[in-house]
Amino acid sequence: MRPLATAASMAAMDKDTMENFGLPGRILMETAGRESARIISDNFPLRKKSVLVLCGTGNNGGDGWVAARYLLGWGWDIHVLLAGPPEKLSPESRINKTLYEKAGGRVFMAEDAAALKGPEQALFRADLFVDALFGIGLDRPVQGFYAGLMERVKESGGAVVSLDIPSGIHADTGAIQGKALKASHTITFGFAKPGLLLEPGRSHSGKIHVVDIGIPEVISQKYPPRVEQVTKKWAAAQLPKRSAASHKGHFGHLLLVAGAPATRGAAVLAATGALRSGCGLISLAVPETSLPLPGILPEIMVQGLKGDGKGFSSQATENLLPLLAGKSLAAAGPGMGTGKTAAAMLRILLESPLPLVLDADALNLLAQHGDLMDLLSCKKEACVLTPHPGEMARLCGMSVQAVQEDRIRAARDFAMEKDCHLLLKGAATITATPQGLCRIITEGNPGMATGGSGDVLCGIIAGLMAQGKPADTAAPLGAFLHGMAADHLAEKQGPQGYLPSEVAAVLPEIFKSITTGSAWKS
Ligand SMILES: NC(=O)C1=CN([C@@H]2O[C@H](COP(=O)(O)OP(=O)(O)OC[C@H]3O[C@@H](n4cnc5c(N)ncnc54)[C@H](O)[C@@H]3O)[C@@H](O)[C@H]2O)[C@H](O)CC1
Ligand SMILES: [K+]
Repeated sequence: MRPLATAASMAAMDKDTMENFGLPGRILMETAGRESARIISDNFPLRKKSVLVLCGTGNNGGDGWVAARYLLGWGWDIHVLLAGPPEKLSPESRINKTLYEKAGGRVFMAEDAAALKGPEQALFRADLFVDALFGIGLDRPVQGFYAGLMERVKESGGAVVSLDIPSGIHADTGAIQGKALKASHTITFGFAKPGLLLEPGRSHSGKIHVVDIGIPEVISQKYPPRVEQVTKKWAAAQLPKRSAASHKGHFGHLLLVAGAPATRGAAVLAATGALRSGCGLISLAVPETSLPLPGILPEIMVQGLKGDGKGFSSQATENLLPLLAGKSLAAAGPGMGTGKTAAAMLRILLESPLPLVLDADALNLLAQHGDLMDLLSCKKEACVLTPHPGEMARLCGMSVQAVQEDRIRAARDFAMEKDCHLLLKGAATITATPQGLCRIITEGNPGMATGGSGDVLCGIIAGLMAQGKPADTAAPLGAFLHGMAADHLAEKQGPQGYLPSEVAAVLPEIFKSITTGSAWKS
């Protein structure tokens, strides 16, 4: 896993490093600025082109002054625009502004829009802008003068390199605070921030470079990350292992309850996802009125329970009970329907001793029936819920917009409050444990936004749990494998139009590429 740091934990680590470890802030800033200059120099062969460094009044601006001084010394055509009142300069920024000027650097001051109408206009013809306006200190929406400044940068069409965070992007959520710059590179200090990986922050960050500014392990280990990014290396280490003596009994038996007649394809896709993840045995329980199931693989054992034109009928609950025996876990929801019987069947599963994966209609039933939600909270065995933002909004009684504004908080709060595991789909996928540990999965692409994709993911996660993977591993690992398979198809076939069933079908190749480290990007 790649540890991520929120703005608060980053500021605390900085402070702890300066005050207790004894590494002065000026040295941290000097390192941040010099490393930024080196990365800029390595990535922009513009030596003789013009560069405008935009410095805010805080320490993000301080990094900008240091970077400007090094680039100046290496022969770059540098100007710095101090955006904001000089009297507000932070101490370290003030010192580094002075050093930059002593080194012969050119400074322009601007505190309001009028200042940008004079000769400074020429500055905006720069080929490259270094964005040192705001970092983790952004604490309110960007507006007025700063918004106008950002507009000028956008209109210029010049490339942007952001220091620490693209200015205007919230470090923890990736939300745009009023207005934000869009960078082709972001050079971030100490640790990557969640906001660089979550949309829209992710598409504003460009290539992310994480710079070690000298915060020692003895300090950073005092701030265990509450958010991590799933890496290919971690996924490879988590894949279920198989010995030569393995047999299907070693890889679990999943009971999947799904597939009302009108949505029986969802059951087929979820079962296929589970099978392709390596699950040993799969019993698929659908209403008998959904049979025969189109495209069902022969490896899936299909049970027809009592049903009618709409879905499971009342006797289906009696049919379900004997199916629980001998199963490793149950998954429910894909195309299951949300009628009275479906609710009764979900109750049986919640009251059973089986771990659960709940998706789609099972989530809508939880949102509609408070007593089922209570059973979820009291259930001792692991439960993984896999909502998309709309289902999450219904589960939490929030608007979709509120969920999307802070996806990590929404996922973490629900998981901790309901004592369950939660996977919030979207770009990027978030998983949260009952202890509040969150993971971000950046694999995946917009081509996955099609009916059936979530059914396959539900099956993959259930299949991994059937093989003995604990829920806090199966959810992020399943999302990683699913996203990587979709990325492979987007690369091979095209950005959209590939099928969820094809995503399931390439999983064996993904397992191979992860374990043998083949060329595929992680
Ligand atoms: N702390 C350290 O030792 C290091 C920090 N590094 C860099 O410092 C920034 C964080 O600096 P900070 O001074 O806390 O805040 P910012 O520079 O990010 O913010 C600037 C300043 O702007 C004001 N402000 C916030 N939002 C707005 C707004 N919307 N409009 C106008 N003004 C706004 C706010 O009051 C802030 O004071 C960190 O990101 C790093 O880049 C070094 O990297 C290393 C050590
Ligand atoms: K910035």
